[in-house]
Amino acid sequence: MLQVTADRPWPLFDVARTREIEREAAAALPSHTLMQRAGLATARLALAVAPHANTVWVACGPGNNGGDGFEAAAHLRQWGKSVVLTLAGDPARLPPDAAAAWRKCQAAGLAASAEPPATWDVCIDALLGIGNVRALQGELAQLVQTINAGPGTVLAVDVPSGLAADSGTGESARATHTLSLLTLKPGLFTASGRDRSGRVWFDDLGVPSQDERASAWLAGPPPVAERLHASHKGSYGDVAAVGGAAGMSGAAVLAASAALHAGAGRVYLCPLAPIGAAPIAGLPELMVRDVAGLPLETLNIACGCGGGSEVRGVLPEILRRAKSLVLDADALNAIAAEPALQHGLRRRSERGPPTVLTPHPLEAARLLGCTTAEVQADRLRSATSLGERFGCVVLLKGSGSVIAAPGQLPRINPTGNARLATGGTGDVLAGLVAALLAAGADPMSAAAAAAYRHGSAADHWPEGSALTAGALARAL
Ligand SMILES: NC(=O)C1=CN([C@@H]2O[C@H](COP(=O)(O)OP(=O)(O)OC[C@H]3O[C@@H](n4cnc5c(N)ncnc54)[C@H](OP(=O)(O)O)[C@@H]3O)[C@@H](O)[C@H]2O)[C@@H](O)CC1
Ligand SMILES: Nc1ncnc2c1ncn2[C@@H]1O[C@H](COP(=O)(O)OP(=O)(O)O)[C@@H](O)[C@H]1O
Ligand SMILES: [K+]
Repeated sequence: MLQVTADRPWPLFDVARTREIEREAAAALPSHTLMQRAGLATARLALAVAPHANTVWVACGPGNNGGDGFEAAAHLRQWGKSVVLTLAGDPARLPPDAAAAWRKCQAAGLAASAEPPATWDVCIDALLGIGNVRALQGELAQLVQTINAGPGTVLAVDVPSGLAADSGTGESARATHTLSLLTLKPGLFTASGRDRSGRVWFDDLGVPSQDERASAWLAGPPPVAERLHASHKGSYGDVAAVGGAAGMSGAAVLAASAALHAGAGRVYLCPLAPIGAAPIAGLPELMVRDVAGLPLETLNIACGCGGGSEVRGVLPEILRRAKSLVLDADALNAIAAEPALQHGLRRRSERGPPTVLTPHPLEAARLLGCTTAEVQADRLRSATSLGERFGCVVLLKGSGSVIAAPGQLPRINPTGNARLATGGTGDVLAGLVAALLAAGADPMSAAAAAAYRHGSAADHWPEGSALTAGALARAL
């Protein structure tokens, strides 16, 4: 069993792939073996995360997730814990593996209690796993509420009950720990998944991982970019931050500052309205230029940060000529609103120069012509669709940012936290992606590395010190 940490990449498997792997593994093993291993792993983890627990409530559901709970309950009881087991469902209708585990509990003298205990030290949430197919209702919904209102540690078996394993959506149990079995599920790491899963653990149940069948990846740290001793500023490329319409100059300055601090060779700031000295005080390295006069073919451009409606005017040339391009905020809104710009973006993608879109969910919804809720209902699918629609890399921001591109498996970024939910951090991300493109990274790697570094800076932010976008840019 391993704790899932951000220091390496992890393959993720959606429900369809997990079911295939489960079927194949079960066929090659004696009956009930996988569930026995799942129950033992669950009981061991319960003991490890709450060694002094006395009362353990094992809340079992009507399917095989409940079966894992029965197996775990039998072990914990044998190890001297006071176990209260509840079953939401009809014992006569349990699937075969769970029915076998149920009989084992009964043989050990462990009967189902009609009610949860009055109080408990640990709850093992074995109500629903990957078989969760609809919104929780009735008894299961009530039990999830009881779990969430209760004290102490909650260990979710496979996924927090109610959470959709593929998308991380749905009202669900709120676990302090989740033990993902056989495969790691993408929904644990995006949308509501991070909040609902707590610390995530993985047990392969003795079935070797089949990385080539992954449906997505949880990204690991980017390789450390080595700077050759005999390099010069031209080796790290030129970035231009284009944006900053009247009243929004700060956004473009943040992108430029991020590019500068991330190591770009030279950084131009191209405001779309006159800019005073104040916004760039403390950044003497920046060169302030009108975008119209710059050799766009040599520039890695972060475009749109605070661009207002003015950005529309410069976009056609930028789409046509920029060496590499990050499209953010108002550039994305302009493209969403104007078919000619959409055509320009597709034409650019067909020609092949690197392009990365960095929408937050509302911007993604505008580009896809749907609602934010629809984007969030399946973030992996939404990012992939957007990448396919425009033929480029998409970094869909938010908890568990998703990086997708046509023909590639999507990646979920494991770093970052809600301290990033403050104005301007998206502009910093756009500038960082542009700096990595300028240094020569391919667009998928640049987007994934930028999301990782941006989130990691927030994860290592000193307690008690304010995380502002300006400070984040300087910390890159
Ligand atoms: N078999 C094996 O080898 C292994 C299996 N493993 C374990 O099995 C788990 C998958 O088991 P599973 O397929 O039985 O699905 P599970 O999550 O228990 O739910 C199905 C039941 O819930 C019901 N139901 C669904 N949604 C509902 C809702 N919203 N509200 C109410 N009811 C709802 C659904 O009812 P139905 O839709 O059929 O009416 C059905 O009765 C997996 O996550 C892992 O923990 C591991 O041990 C590895 C080895
Ligand atoms: N809860 C969170 N967990 C991880 N990252 C987050 C969270 N909230 C916000 N972020 C990150 O902060 C940044 C916010 O970007 P954006 O929404 O464009 O804001 P702005 O336009 O103010 O710059 C994105 O990189 C997003 O992924
Ligand atoms: K569960």
